[in-house]
Amino acid sequence: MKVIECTNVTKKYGRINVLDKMTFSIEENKMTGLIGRNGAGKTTLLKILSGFIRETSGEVQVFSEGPFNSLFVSANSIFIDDQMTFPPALNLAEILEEASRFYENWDAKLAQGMFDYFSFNPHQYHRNLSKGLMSTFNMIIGLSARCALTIFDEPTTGMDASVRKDFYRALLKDYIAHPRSIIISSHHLNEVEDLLEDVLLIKDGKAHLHLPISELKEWAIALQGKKSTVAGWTMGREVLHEKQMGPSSIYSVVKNDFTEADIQSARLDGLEITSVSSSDVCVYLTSKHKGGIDDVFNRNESI
Ligand SMILES: Nc1ncnc2c1ncn2[C@@H]1O[C@H](COP(=O)(O)OP(=O)(O)OP(=O)(O)O)[C@@H](O)[C@H]1O
Repeated sequence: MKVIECTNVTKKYGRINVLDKMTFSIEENKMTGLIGRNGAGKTTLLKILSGFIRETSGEVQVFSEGPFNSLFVSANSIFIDDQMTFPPALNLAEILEEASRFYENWDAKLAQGMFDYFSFNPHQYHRNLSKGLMSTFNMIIGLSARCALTIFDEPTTGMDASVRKDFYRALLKDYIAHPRSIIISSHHLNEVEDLLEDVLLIKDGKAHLHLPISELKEWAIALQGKKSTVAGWTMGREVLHEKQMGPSSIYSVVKNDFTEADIQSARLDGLEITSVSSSDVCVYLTSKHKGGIDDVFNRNESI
């Protein structure tokens, strides 16, 4: 069953189409990573799916309903980001108490266990928490609510490395024990890729790629060696990324449509063939410059 179906969804701010006829769907009980450059429209999309803002045009269905103003969607989904606010009069313990009343599947034991593990003071106020502790507390709410659709928008903002690791582990353990539809937007694909089943990559307001993480890991291939030899192999293929590796050597990344025989033959031509990490594939696919930041320096040097 599909939990989310978006058809030609457009969101305009002024004259800018942040989302531009975006079409994709998400099956129930999947963990999907939402990836895109800064400003690509990830938060905008997640807020539309959560019913916080309305699409300009197109059709959005969450649990087969338009999410905007839908009581069913708001009762069965949770949106966690670093802008979450709670009633200012409530301390942390009281927020957990209130949340347990609101969310039908709330797991009070899990919430208390994590609250104690991270040494929160029950009398502390949410607005006074540090950035990392605020994200940690919000994560406790997001996991314990056990909503059928759980959305984390950049959930690890401010968390230190060890808390991030704890968060990913808690997320995975809880997801395995209680499968549900989870979307997690992150700039750190390398950190979350082991959790994910699918990746949805936004580019130019569209769903540029939507595929299993296992396929993304094989999506591109890198060829390194003599410029002319590499050029022979990349001819007719779109080069996603290119880097000079000394005076006569080059590193080029292309889509992996190579057969085993091609790879053997390229190796016999003296090329080094390596895989490309899924996070690098996403960076290259969404970059406007084939050489990355090096292009800026190369341009300046050639003036
Ligand atoms: N309320 C708004 N009014 C006008 N423009 C907006 C508004 N909200 C977002 N935008 C613009 O929409 C674009 C997408 O923003 P959004 O926050 O969805 O991107 P994002 O992919 O989540 O970015 P980041 O990774 O930096 O958090 C940006 O150019 C942003 O400036």
